[in-house]
This record gives sequence, C-alpha cells and structure tokens, in this order.
Amino acid sequence: MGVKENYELAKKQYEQWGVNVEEALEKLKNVPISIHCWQGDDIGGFEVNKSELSGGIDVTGDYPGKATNPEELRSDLEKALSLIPGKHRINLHAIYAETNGEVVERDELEPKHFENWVNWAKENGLGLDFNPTLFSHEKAADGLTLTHPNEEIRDFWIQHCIASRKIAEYFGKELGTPALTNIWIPDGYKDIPSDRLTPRKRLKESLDKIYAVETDEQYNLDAVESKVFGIGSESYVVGSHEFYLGYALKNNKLCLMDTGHYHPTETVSNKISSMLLFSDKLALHVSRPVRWDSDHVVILDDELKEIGIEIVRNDALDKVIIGLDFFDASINRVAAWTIGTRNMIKSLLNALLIPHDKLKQLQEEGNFTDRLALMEEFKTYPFGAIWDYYCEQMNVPVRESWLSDVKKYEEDILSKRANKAEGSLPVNMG
Ligand SMILES: C[C@H](O)[C@H](O)[C@@H](O)C(=O)CO
Ligand SMILES: [Mn+2]
Repeated sequence: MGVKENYELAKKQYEQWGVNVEEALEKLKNVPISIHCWQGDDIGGFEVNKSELSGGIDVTGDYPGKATNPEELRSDLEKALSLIPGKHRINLHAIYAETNGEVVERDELEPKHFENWVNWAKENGLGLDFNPTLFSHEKAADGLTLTHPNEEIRDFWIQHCIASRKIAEYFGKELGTPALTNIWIPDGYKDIPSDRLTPRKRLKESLDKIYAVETDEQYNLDAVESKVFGIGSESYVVGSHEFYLGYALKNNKLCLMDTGHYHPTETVSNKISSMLLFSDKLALHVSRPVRWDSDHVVILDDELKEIGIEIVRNDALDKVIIGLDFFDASINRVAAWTIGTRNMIKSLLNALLIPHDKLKQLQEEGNFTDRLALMEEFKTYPFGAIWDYYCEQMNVPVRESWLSDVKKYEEDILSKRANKAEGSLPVNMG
C-alpha cells in the first residue's frame, strides 16, 4: 500500500476520537525549530584566533567531513534542511562570525560580521537566533565570565553580551522575525564553594548591566539558560535554575531550559506547565543527556514525546520557542541534524494527534482507568502513516530514504574535505 492509502486508513482511526488530522498537519507546518549550527563543526566556530573548546562541555568522536568554514557549514545545513519537513530557524553562536581574516574581539563584534548569514537566511527563508559565546576564550580560561571577581574581565563579557543582543536585533529586523538571544555561562566551581552568594550577586549585577541597554522586543527576545553542573563545575554552578527562574520572572526575560541541565530524574516536560502560568513565553534546548549532559542526538524517547504533549495540550505552540542542542562527532553530522530535528517534529505531530480534551475530561471525572487505558492504546495508533504522508506533502524524503541522500552527500562532498579520515570512506556509512 502507498503512503496516501496508509494515511487515509490511519486518519480514519484518529477521526473516531475527534482528532482533525488535516488541522494537525496545518498547525505543524507553522512550528519552527531552531536548529543549532554547532552540530556541524563540533562547536569550533570561525574565529581567527580559535581557542580549544572549554566551558565544561565536550564533543567526542572524530567522524570525518566536519565543516571547516562558513560556506561548508551553510552547505551542510542546506542539505539537512532539505531532509526535514517545514520551515525552520538556525541558531548561531558568536564564534560563527565572519571577519575576513581580521581579529575582532568578541566585545567588538558587529552586525556586519554576520551579514553573510543574514543573506543566506533570506535566500533560504530561515529565521536566525543567537548566543553570545562565553567559553573557548582566554578570558574564560578559569571558567569564570560574568561572575569573575576581576571587574575588567567581567566587563569584557558584559560588552560581548550587549554586542550579541544588537546582532540579534539586526537579525530580527532583517528577517522580519524576532531572534532569541540566549545567555549561557559556564561559571562555577569544581569543589564546594565557601561563598555561594557573592558570585550570584555579581551575575545579577552583570545581567542588569547587559539588559540596561534596550533592544526592541519586536526584533530581539532575551533568554537565560541555567545548568546544574559541568565538567569543572561539579559542585556549584552560579547560574542555577532557581537563579535564572527568579531573574527571568522579575525582569521579564525568557527562561531557557536545556533538557540536559537538570538532575537525572528531573524532567523538563514536567516544568513547562508551571512555567507557562507565570511567563508568556519560554525557550527550550532539546538535548539528550546520557548519564550526564552528554548532548547526544535527540531520539523519540518518552521524555521527548512528553515535551511535545505538554506544549500541544497546553496550547503553547506559540509560547514555547523550541531549539535543539546536541553535538555528536561520532556520526555523520548532517545525519545527526536530520535525525534529531525530524524527531522533534515527530514528537509534536504525535502530540497533535492525541484527543487531549477527552483525556483531560477523564481526569477531571476521576476516571483514571480509562485515562490510563486510552493513553496506552494511543501509543500504538498509526502515527507513522501520518508522519510519512506529512513528509511526502512537504517534499522531503519519506521514512529512512533520506539516509541515501546523506550517503551521497558524504561521498560527493564530505569525504573530499581536508579533514577526511586517512585514505578511505568512513566505516559507518561506506
Ligand atoms: C554550545 C552549548 O551547548 C550551549 O551554548 C549551551 O546552551 C549549553 O547547553 C551548555 O551546556
Ligand atoms: Mn543548551
């Protein structure tokens, strides 16, 4: 049976529960996912004086063919985007500036250093988001930035964040869609601190200085991202969840929750409804922690499905800004983007096909037997047939057929790059 026939049969099953499948697909088309550029080059960036990756994060693997310049990175992103249904956004870090071989300090970055990205985004109908880069730099060598006891260093990073917000504002103006500027800092201590308060006071003061410079909300939205621990900040992270939750609520900023930045049994899906009661918008970095904040490629696991469900059943598709944050250098990087982003979209589609009103009603009535029975049965409804049809309608490969496109791209393009493995095609895809 073909994709369309399968779809028609599946649609009927959902319709029995009052689910409007066509409406669900229409909604899905309009949900942008902010795809992180840094999966394409292992968070390397294009700075002239490039520093080693730091900040307590790590990329493992040496799969050949990573992007080594902006043109390669954009070409790889275009390939991935051609395999992902819908219109999306690209999330940049400041280290992806293009400075024509000139050393430009991060506190002096300007919109002109991102002109090529903006032109490319216009050509491809994409929105852009932004992150100041407060790691991989000599001034962050001791793991401290906005909370540094040295005022000069702190001020350097404050100026970098201000410059970043102006760059994001330029993105928003040029592209007609507000850019999200997300601040994440690595600051913390390996061992038990003797004073938790002073660094947090300094972080608050630094953020106040950054946000004292106004940007237009029509073009730039500000977010702050917390973390529970990193490599080298195992005992204490200054920018904890409580810190940023408090800061964001008091100062009308967005809280960004990274799914890898909480205790192992703590889930972001369970936080969304609470946060939405107190903020108009929030942001996510959807990642996959395996034992730690390992940033594995996002899979369609229970937590990803639950995140989709929380966003959809709380009518929050336009309130939750969905970004991805993973970096796996052990597999083909274009495939990594494709797998992770398709999974994020699948999770939203799955959620859009569940009769939430019916299930909510059962809970209100105290009918927990039917609630559990139906929630379990809906898990095996023919969601895959709807997904396949959606891909076909959106002119992207159906099911795993995208993999051969990536293999061809690897043969034609990636394997010819300077950083290819000695003498042969990679074992995984050859
Ligand atoms: C590149 C980083 O992953 C990113 O900026 C930050 O969001 C993070 O999650 C650090 O753990
Ligand atoms: Mn993150």
